Formats: sequence, structure tokens, C-alpha cells
Amino acid sequence: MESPSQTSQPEDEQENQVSGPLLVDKLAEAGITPQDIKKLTEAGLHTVEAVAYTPKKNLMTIKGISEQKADKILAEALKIIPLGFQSATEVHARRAELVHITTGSKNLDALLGGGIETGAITELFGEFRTGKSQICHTLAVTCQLPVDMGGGEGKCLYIDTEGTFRPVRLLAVAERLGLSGEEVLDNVAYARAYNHDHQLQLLTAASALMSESRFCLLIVDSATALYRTDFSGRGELSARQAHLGKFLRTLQRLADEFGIAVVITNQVMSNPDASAGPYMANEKKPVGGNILAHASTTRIQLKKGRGANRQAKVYDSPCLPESETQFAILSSGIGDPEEE
Ligand SMILES: Nc1ncnc2c1ncn2[C@@H]1O[C@H](COP(=O)(O)OP(=O)(O)OP(=O)(O)O)[C@@H](O)[C@H]1O
Repeated sequence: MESPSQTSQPEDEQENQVSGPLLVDKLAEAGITPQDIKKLTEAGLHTVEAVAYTPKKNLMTIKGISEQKADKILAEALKIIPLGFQSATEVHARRAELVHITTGSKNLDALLGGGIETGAITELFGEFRTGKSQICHTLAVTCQLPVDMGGGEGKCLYIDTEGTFRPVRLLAVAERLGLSGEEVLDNVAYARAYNHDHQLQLLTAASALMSESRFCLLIVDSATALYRTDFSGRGELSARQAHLGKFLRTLQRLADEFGIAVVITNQVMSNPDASAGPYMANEKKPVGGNILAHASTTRIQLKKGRGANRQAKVYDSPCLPESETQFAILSSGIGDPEEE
């Protein structure tokens, strides 16, 4: 594993890495011992950003990290990654640099303000067969494209909780885009999650992979399915929501730390609020309650249309209008209805 601070690299490469995540090894320069750095990485903190974003009490839960050590580690991390105020001009300039990853559909990209945003969580929710997994499969390929072609020039991490991942669908998208199928598959790191604890643990492994090479997209399809099977009834609801909250906070931390786009899928359930009237009772709600609603930066609702056509609607976003559009599920991945 190479550290971004290594001097043997060509200058332009070093320059490109300046804005990327800084590996936790960097703390050695500030006097943190290799043993303590090892403890941090074993706890899933692979970058200085990850350390800086972690509350002191969480650092102290790592075996061998005392309060005094936690103070020193945090102080050094915060010297490297300042978390104070900055001007809106700086925020604006940084946001202008954010890359958007194309979904394969011009309509859907326009709805999303250019595609799936990096550094944020985008949630796709809808009933079965509305195209959630198909969008994920297309994004796993398009994220590998150069930035000027709508990609993020990075690899994809794919966490599958329902066993619906099909590499053959990636090959179909690769063929449409003129990419080597073999390379495209090599650039997707896949893991099947078997229970909600495992799903959370996989994020530690994901963070290790992301600190080794350039990833720009993390997909969790579906983020909520295992929570629905592993927890049942009202009695377990608060434990379920607490665990889901932790999973989502970890996802957001990875999005911030590595500047990756996070895409999660979610199911819907009948609206139990009968007092909302007959129309609202028919309108299905996304699973996950407020915890999920607050964690997702942008929420997109998907609905079935005629044949291969599907409808996408902005359900919640900090800067997109509540508009809707049509896209299509094609044999070569996600596209527009007129491409049929
Ligand atoms: N090779 C293909 N060519 C065209 N359409 C396909 C192809 N493979 C799957 N589809 C279509 O994709 C739709 C299923 O989409 P997808 O699997 O994304 O649904 P989903 O929203 O993830 O549903 P679920 O909640 O059940 O996982 C089906 O209508 C299916 O016909």
C-alpha cells in the first residue's frame, strides 16, 4: 500500500492525491506510534479524515487507546484536517468540483442535476421490478468511465443483500459503452451480506479497499432488506433503527472521507397512516422511517410504467426541484424510453 506522501511518485500524481483522502500512516509524522496507527486501522479508521470525524469516546473504545492517547491522536488529526468554519465561496468552489456519475439515462441524469452526486448518499426506493437493481448495475459500469464521459474514473464496491447481483448485466452495459468486459468486472469489488451485522462489518473492509485504490461508488442493494428480516415486531424496532442509524452514519462517513458516491436501494411498505385519507393510504412509503429519511441526501422514488418504461421522481433533495421523468430498462442497461 502506498502512502500519498511518498516522494518517489511523479509530481503530477502527488498533486492529484493532495485533495484525496490522507492515509492514517500520515499520523506517524506527528509522533503517533506505528502500534497505535495499527490499532486505528484495525478499527476501520484508515484515513486521517476518518480519525478526525470520530468522537473521542469512540476512539477510547479501541483496545489500547487511553483517553490521553485519544486526545493526542485527535489533536494531531485535526491539525491536518481542520473542521472549522470556511467561507461559502470555498464551499461553492468545492461543490463545483463534485463529480456526477451518469445513470445511462439522459432524462434521469437531468432529474438528478447531472447524475449521481459524489460525497453524498442517494436512495432509490420503489416496489419490486421498478429498476432499483438495474440502475445499480448500470452505475457499477458507468462510474468507471472518464469524468468527461459522465464517469468518476474509479472502481465500484457492490454490497448485495438479496443475491440479485448479475455480472452478465455489467457485461451488457460494458458492451454498449465500448469498454472491456473483463476490465469492467475486475473493477467491481463484490460482497454478499448475510445479516445486518455482516452488512455493517463489510463497511470496514470497504474502507480498507478504498484506502488502497481509487473507488468512486459504493452500492448497497438493498440497505434495508436484512433489517426487515433480522428484526421483527414493535419490540425490536428501536434496536433495528439504532443499528440502521449506525450503518447509515458509517456510509456517510465513507462518502465524506473518500469523496465517493453512495447509492442505496430501499423497499416500500403500505402507509399505515389511514387518517391520511384514501389516497395517502394507497401511496406506499419507503422503509426505514426518519432515520433513513435524514441519512439520505437525495431520495428518488421509482414507479412502474408501460413495458420497460419506469418513472423516477425526486422525493426529497437539498437542491433539486420535486420533478419527475421517465427512463427505461433496456437489455444494455438503463437508458431513455425513446432508445427502445
Ligand atoms: N436483460 C434485461 N433486459 C431488459 N430488462 C431487464 C433485463 N433484466 C431485467 N430486466 C427488467 O428489470 C426489471 C427488474 O428490475 P430490478 O431488478 O432493478 O427491480 P428492483 O426494483 O430492484 O426490484 P426488487 O425490489 O424485486 O429487487 C424487470 O422488469 C425486468 O424485466
